Amino acid sequence: MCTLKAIIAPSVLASDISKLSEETNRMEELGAEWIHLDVMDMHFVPNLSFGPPVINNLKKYTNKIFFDVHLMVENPEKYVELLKTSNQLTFHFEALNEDIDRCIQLAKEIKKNNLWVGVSIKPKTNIEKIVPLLDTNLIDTVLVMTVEPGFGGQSFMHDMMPKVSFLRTKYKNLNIQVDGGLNIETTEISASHELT
Ligand SMILES: O=C(CO)[C@H](O)[C@H](O)COP(=O)(O)O
Repeated sequence: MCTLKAIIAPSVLASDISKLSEETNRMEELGAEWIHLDVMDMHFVPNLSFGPPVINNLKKYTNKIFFDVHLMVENPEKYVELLKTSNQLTFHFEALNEDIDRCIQLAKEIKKNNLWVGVSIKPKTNIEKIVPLLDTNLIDTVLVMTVEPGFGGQSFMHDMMPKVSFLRTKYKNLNIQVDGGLNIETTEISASHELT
């Protein structure tokens, strides 16, 4: 049986980005334990958000909220040194050309900095491809994208749920995260697949 607890990580992209520290504190006061920070570089995804200077500054104005950084970037290796103030760094399997050895190297580098390691997969990527990486026990979280990464406001892809069930069946203690198109209904659907 899975003993992990459910966590909601509000996305900074959904906030008034001109008031980042107030918005983050507001989420914390409302009970959020994690905040999700989407770094986009206009290369891995066709959109640009914010990067290490903004995240590192924001960290100074928050108390204990967990900084869950989702790197939607090419060459995520370049960001580890720059984002040591965060708590979890999630890189995209596809950004490393699906190269397991490169993923292992990066995961070790992130761990060396005492951060949690996340790996994310895009909707079209077969979940079984990351099994050799998960079997190393270096990964704390798998982020299953339930929209094409890059933009908010897209519809939740229900056909990603078998990936969640696959992961939970095989890895009882893995954190499984979903991102994109989440609302009360789709959050419940996602959670129910985590329980299978
Ligand atoms: O990673 C993401 C998109 O690439 C985001 O987290 C996305 O912004 C989620 O937004 P929404 O809840 O509107 O789908």
